[in-house]
Amino acid sequence: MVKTSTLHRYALALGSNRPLSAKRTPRAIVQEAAGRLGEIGRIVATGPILTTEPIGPSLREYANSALLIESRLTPPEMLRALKAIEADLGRRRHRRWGARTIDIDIILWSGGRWSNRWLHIPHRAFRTRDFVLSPLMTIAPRWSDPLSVLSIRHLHARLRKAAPLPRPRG
Ligand SMILES: Nc1ncnc2c1ncn2[C@@H]1O[C@H](COP(=O)(O)OP(=O)(O)OP(=O)(O)O)[C@@H](O)[C@H]1O
Ligand SMILES: Nc1nc2c(c(=O)[nH]1)N=C(CO)CN2
Repeated sequence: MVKTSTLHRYALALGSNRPLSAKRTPRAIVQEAAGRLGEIGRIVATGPILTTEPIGPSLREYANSALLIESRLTPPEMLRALKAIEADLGRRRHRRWGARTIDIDIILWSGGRWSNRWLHIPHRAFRTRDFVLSPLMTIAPRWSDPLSVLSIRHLHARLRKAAPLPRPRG
């Protein structure tokens, strides 16, 4: 059981590659999403918004960022709140990994692990995603992944070593 009264800390990853209008670019949408997240908790740190090459079938560049948030929401409550923000910002269900208005994932949680049918913390794929590790690296380099027991700094360096990637642009 996770008590609702507990103050939780989450590392969240944000990504967008579908503009909503000329003004609401992926970068602006990531900023908008961060503003909305400020309504469900206290933003403790905000990573840079980086322009990244798409991984997967989409051809459009992404704006990616990460932030740390403190909130009394439990992990399932947080997931629900994130889905509501995604829906508000116009995310529609498209094909998997297709262009998306906004995707907000829970990467790490101060409570360590969480696993059920709908939610896995740590996020199952984050260790191999430079677009998650790069912005997270600037705000939480020492946060340790409870499964591999490696820090974000270590995971980031390991990934860069294994597969030198085009560096995300700030
Ligand atoms: N840590 C997590 N953060 C967010 N969603 C998660 C997490 N673990 C499991 N999920 C589940 O994954 C489902 C699909 O999420 P989403 O549509 O963002 O996937 P995707 O972006 O296509 O792929 P990926 O999760 O690999 O980024 C969500 O509805 C949610 O139930
Ligand atoms: N660069 C980049 N590529 C992606 C991203 C993303 O956020 N950034 N998200 C995906 C599905 O979640 C698939 N591919």
